[in-house]
Amino acid sequence: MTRLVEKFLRIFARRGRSIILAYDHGIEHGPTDFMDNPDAADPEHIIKLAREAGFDGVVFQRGIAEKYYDGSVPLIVKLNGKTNLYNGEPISVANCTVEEAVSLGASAVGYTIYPGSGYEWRIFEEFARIKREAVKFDVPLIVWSYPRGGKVTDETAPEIVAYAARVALELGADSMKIKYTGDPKTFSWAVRVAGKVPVLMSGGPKTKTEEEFLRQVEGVLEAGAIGIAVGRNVWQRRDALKFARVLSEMVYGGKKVVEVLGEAK
Ligand SMILES: O=P(O)(O)OC[C@H]1O[C@](O)(COP(=O)(O)O)[C@@H](O)[C@@H]1O
Repeated sequence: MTRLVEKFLRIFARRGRSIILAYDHGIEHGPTDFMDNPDAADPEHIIKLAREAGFDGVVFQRGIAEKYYDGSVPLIVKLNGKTNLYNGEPISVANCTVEEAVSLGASAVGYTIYPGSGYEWRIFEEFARIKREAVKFDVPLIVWSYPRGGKVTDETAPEIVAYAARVALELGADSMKIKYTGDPKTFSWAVRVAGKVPVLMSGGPKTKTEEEFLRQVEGVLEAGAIGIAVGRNVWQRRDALKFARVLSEMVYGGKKVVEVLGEAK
């Protein structure tokens, strides 16, 4: 049954590709993530950015959603989150139910799993409960699949990213977000083992140059990903809207890096 995959695609990939603006960093990394571009500390700035860039959605924690969400861009409520002040084997427990997310206006929900963590058993148990709730409320469930802890030494190693993709498929993701392996060939294996579940690349820390990130995006699209779920590489840039529009040209318009960079000059 791929009904919820199709629902995800209808809402978050209506042009056949997807750009989702991730903004759950306040809990995951803390306000230091906003210091390169302090405007990014304001959720209203983020919604305006996503709307004006024509992106497919935004990712908010429940508190941001309930205080700021205005319905102008499709919403994904991230159901769990942890801080980086936490020491120990990774675990990120839910702070919001699917029902509450729907009441906040969510068209999909997100949940991070850390395959490999010493708490993997607890994470997978909670995930299963959320999966059942998502099916009951007919809400697509997007899995942030980030192997971490335990035996994981390199989160972007091709075999780890492919494992992340396969775990998301087998646990019941309707879409997934995984880290980039660094090249289209190895990333295409992760896309292949993801099967029927659409793959989004997780943006990662802001790259030194815009071109570096654009080449990553070009690579994941070549590898068969449906798009990107990106935060820092957009809203940490001073000219965030200009860069967001370049990203849209590539992801929705099918342009290559050499074309969009040539036009930007
Ligand atoms: O746990 P990590 O690797 O720090 O990444 C967590 C962050 O990365 C994301 O998955 C993607 O955001 P970025 O594009 O900024 O990397 C966010 O949703 C999340 O806050």
